[in-house]
Amino acid sequence: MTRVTMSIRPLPTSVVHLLDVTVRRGTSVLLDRIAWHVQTGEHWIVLGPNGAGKTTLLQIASGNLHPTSGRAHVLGERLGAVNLAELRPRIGLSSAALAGRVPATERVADVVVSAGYGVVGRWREAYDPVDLQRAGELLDAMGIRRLADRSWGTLSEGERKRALAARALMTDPELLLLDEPAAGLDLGGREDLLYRLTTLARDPASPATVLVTHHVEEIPAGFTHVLLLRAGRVVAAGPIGATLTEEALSRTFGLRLALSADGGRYWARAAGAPPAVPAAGGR
Ligand SMILES: Nc1ncnc2c1ncn2[C@@H]1O[C@H](COP(=O)(O)OP(=O)(O)OP(=O)(O)O)[C@@H](O)[C@H]1O
Repeated sequence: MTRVTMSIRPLPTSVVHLLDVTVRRGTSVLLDRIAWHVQTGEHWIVLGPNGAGKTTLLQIASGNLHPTSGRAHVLGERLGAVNLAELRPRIGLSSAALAGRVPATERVADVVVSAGYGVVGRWREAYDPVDLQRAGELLDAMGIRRLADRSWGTLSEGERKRALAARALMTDPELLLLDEPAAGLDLGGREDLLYRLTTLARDPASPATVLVTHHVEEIPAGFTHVLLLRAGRVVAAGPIGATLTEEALSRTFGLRLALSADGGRYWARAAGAPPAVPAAGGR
């Protein structure tokens, strides 16, 4: 008898490929049978309310977390069967957790350049000139070259976000992961960052990107796909124009929402009275 087996080898264009991925902690199910495929050239938004599982999903995509069950391939390598030290330089990551690990006294240029050596915090007395030049160019691309010699502790929230985005690009990654890059920015800072991310997304040489956010207003124009997540489950996933609908967004956030779109940017507001908020101290 001939046995037909399905190949599990991902395509060469496959960047993140999750099959039936579940993450459990005790009795909690953080991610529930997720199927997701990110390919070269795609720029994804992961959107959902607080506690939906967005950061957990990004941790899987960065190789920092293994699924409890299911299969996860990142950059063609199966998590659990690959040396993470080899995988990590191929992935650029910007997150609040990383920001919290940077010493306050660290020079901004060193925050960026040290990504090339896979460390946070000064590691070498002197970095290679070619690496320092690249760090300077990336700070320039993020509009903060003038801050290269400042210490991390003196930067504003918005300046830190831009420095971390520059750091994430330092290794010329094949996969760029941005966890809430615009959180905490003022309107000008947000718009400036989104403009730079749009410029990046429109560059044909840019890496496949996954950007996590709670707000449709923080979706940069030029992003191609969206995954909507609620309570650890995928509500909808696919090309952004067809997938990010009022109906899907309302299901994701659990309230009736009106959605507007213009030139690749989005705005949302409650369509009618939002659900009643329990009084403080009430049950
Ligand atoms: N070790 C754990 N044990 C139990 N529950 C956990 C554990 N870690 C995370 N969770 C829960 O898993 C859920 C998903 O967390 P996650 O941080 O991935 O959500 P998120 O969508 O990124 O949320 P936010 O938008 O608030 O940052 C949350 O309800 C969280 O409380």
